Amino acid sequence: MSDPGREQEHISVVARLRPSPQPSPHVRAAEKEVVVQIPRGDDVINNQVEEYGFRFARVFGPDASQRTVFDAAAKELVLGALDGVNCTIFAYGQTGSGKTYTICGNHKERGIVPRSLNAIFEALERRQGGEDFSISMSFIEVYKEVGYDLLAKERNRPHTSPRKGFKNRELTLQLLLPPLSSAFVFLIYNPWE
Ligand SMILES: Nc1ncnc2c1ncn2[C@@H]1O[C@H](COP(=O)(O)OP(=O)(O)OP(=O)(O)O)[C@@H](O)[C@H]1O
Repeated sequence: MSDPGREQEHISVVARLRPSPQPSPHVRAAEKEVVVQIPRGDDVINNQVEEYGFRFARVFGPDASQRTVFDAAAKELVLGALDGVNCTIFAYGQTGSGKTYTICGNHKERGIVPRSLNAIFEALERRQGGEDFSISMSFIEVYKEVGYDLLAKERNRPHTSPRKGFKNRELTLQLLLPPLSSAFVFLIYNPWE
């Protein structure tokens, strides 16, 4: 993105608004801000703030495509990982807000994970200069504090085990994560693009 000073930032937060058959008239999206209006009843006296503005590095409206979101919010990070820069991309939002759609997508509208793999392979192909690369991946889902190893045969069986203990008389909960299944990735077939 052409945001001056962005190179200095370590964390970038973007917002994506999901399309809705009945979009709220009280939510307005600008390029870098989501404005939420709280309607006041005529006959009620209160001190409520009428408008809240939430700033983001970028706001993607309901029409933003999967490609636009990936190119603007993820591609640079993913390619940076090839140069040894660790990165994390995660989606946060209420249920049904589009986290899975954005991160995984579906067969037709591929999300960040399949696009990342594609971008990695394309970049490696451009770089090939006698080096050998091997790419492997693991896939864990954390649901209600329990982890599931999605590449394991028994992927419905909890993979993490919570361990309760006490520290300074406070109850602590530790999640133990045994090594995950790992799969080598060697071919991405992409008939949709
Ligand atoms: N940008 C979008 N464009 C089109 N459809 C979308 C978009 N975002 C979400 N959807 C659709 O909305 C529905 C809910 O999205 P999704 O399952 O990704 O939500 P979620 O945040 O992962 O929910 P949960 O927390 O319950 O798992 C799905 O049918 C998904 O295909």
